Amino acid sequence: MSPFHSLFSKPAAPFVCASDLVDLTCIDSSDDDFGTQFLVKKPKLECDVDDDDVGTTFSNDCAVSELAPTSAYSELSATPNTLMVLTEGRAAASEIAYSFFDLSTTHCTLSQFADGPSYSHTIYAVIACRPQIVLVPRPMAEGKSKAMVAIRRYLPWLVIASLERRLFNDMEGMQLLQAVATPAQAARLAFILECKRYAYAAFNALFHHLEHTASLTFARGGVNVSYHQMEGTMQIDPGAWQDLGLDGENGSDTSLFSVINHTHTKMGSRLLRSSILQPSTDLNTIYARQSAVLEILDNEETFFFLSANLAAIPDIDTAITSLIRMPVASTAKQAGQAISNVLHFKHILQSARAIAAGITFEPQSCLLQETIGGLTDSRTSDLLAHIHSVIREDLAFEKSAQMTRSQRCHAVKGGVNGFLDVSRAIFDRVTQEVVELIEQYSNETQVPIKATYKPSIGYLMSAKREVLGESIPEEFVNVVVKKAVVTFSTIELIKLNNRLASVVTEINLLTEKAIHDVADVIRQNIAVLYRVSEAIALLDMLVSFAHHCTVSESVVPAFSDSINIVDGRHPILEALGGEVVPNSVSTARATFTVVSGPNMGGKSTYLRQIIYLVIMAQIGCLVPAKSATLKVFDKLFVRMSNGSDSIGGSTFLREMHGVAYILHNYSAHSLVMIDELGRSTAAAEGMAICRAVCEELLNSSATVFLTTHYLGLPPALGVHPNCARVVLSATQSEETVAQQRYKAISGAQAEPLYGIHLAERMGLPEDIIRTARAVAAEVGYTKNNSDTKPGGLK
Ligand SMILES: Nc1ncnc2c1ncn2[C@@H]1O[C@H](COP(=O)(O)OP(=O)(O)OP(=O)(O)O)[C@@H](O)[C@H]1O
Repeated sequence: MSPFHSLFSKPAAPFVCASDLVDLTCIDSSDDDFGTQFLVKKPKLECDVDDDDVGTTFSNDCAVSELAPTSAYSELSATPNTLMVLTEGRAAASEIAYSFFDLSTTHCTLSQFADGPSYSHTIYAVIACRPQIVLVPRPMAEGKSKAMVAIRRYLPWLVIASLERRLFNDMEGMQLLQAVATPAQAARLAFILECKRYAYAAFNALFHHLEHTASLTFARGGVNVSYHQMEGTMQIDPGAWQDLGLDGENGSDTSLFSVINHTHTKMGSRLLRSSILQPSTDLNTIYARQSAVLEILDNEETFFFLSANLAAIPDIDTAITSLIRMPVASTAKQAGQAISNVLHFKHILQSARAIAAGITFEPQSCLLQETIGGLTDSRTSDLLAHIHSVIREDLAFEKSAQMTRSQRCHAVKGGVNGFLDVSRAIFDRVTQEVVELIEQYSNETQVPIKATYKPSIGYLMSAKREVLGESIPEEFVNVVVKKAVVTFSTIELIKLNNRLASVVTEINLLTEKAIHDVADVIRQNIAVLYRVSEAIALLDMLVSFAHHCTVSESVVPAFSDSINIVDGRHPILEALGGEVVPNSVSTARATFTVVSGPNMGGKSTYLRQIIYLVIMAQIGCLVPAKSATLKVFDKLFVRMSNGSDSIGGSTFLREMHGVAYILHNYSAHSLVMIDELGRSTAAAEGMAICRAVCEELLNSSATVFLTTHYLGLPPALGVHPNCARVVLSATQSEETVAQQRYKAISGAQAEPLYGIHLAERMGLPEDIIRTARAVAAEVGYTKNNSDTKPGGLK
């Protein structure tokens, strides 16, 4: 669990000053680890802004302040080591800008956009980034900013702190960005951000905070900065994130991400996850990915080569982070890390070129051509040649601590530094003495003794307990018995370890001096490494899409202005094994579909299947169906009846909150999925609200699917020419329930009462079932007439 979990589980996070709240410092977690973490202190509560105060900016003051602590959306876990600076424009139009920074990958994203009165873009941006903490200008935090009210209302668990207004300086931000971004990015961003002064202001505040408050320093010209175009991606509403569990953030193996994730690298998996959370709305991007996947599938040899070899590529982004945040080496540990960085990049560049060489066909797809271009960029070979001018070419990549130490010691070619050569000879001799000493103990005790290595101690000896017996020789010290193995040392061995430690310190410092220039050249060419990283990420994701077609029969989706899926299959049910009943979907004649059917009939599954196929299609993946035509949606809204219940508050309030969010934000190009609306209040009221919401949505061009148990609702809505009806399992009789389940039938159908039948099968006592049937008959429900009751209620 994240050490900061407690901060995020607070029901409503207070506003606090960033300087009070955070010491964003870095702790190197281990010698060879690139991991760093933001240290976050517990917020001080004295800077709290009064909740009521915030609530009063809404016209329906009372309702809002009551609702504020119980949002419609429960807490989403934050991405570790991330920070977002958010600001808003002062003009009448709500202009929002943010700057988001991920310390693990040193990737900074900027965006600026105009938002509507409900601030859906802003909420979506915060949710998509899931920052550990959000920093805003103090007046925004303390005043009556409508954006803040919306954020606190929908995301009450978010940790928000304030920064001095003066830090949000766009001119300084512009200069800073030109200095810290890679030169190519700086040039591109100067063009994109020409009129986006708030994005510059957010960037300035972010970097000022990182470098001055958190005392992090970044190599100039080395930070990966990109601009996020809000318009290019589908907005997935907060309800969908939690109800669908799209990205498997809790390691769930029933998320869309885990089912279609066949990536081999960290970069590929990150790209896939972010693609699922932000599917593209750009048809060119989607088509480009589709043709690249098809080409990979057509070239089996390359497909198998890539599947087998991509895994060898380490996490390039964290390696870059370590390099550009590398302090001037002053300690042996830092010097050791610096050597490892250079060795890492040698390995990365070599592997990237090997991957490109393994693509044996001439790709027609522009995306594949670009990807290969990224891997074979002539600057990668120049960089490699530079590294090999100092580092031994034959050095392979090692992972074990012992081998890493030895590799660092032998990294630099002989003859580069005389002192280094002497120290290395000492290192080899003392290591040989360790081997001989352990052999000697083995001979003396007549027990097979093995050498083990621990980075913090050095060499130790170990033997099987049963072979060593109870009488451990007196000269063995630091004896530890763990299950069947005994580990120990001797004074002689400890002395050798000490000698090794001091000679390694010397070697690391000398080696670091020898490779210092090489590290500088790598840093100056960091843009090449970003390009390699992006190319590997994309290639890995495309190979993963191709892989998915080999485990699930899929088709290339086409796009038009309506959905037409023939025999689509639910990808997660399919991955779980067992039989999946394929179902077709069409919105060609009506954009509003009301889905009904018995309990356990497969209604929610039908909705989920559509959502998953839409997302898969918009990320460029093939979809599990016989044929599929989809529409590009700009927003996805989901309210599932079995969604997350982890937040407090009334079920009805949450439901209404979620539906209000949809009604305020949907557009003609949105996909709206609502499962059993109105279920959590009195039937008459629930039905009335549900129908009113449907009438509103029916008058729009949004694509809507709504499931319901209100038997009178489908016929009532059916009078609209824009409304289609689908019934799950409608044609089956009670006796054939098992055989015909889950089949979606289009058109008006009589719906027998399976609820009572199902209750009977679940073991409710006979007399209860008898009474239930009698009550149903009394209120007018019989097996075959339920459709005839307008409104479905007495
Ligand atoms: N197309 C399908 N193929 C195979 N199994 C399915 C299919 N649809 C549904 N199921 C199975 O039936 C179960 C119940 O489906 P689902 O929850 O979608 O029913 P429902 O109609 O929404 O039920 P309720 O109205 O009681 O909420 C699912 O968990 C799944 O295991």
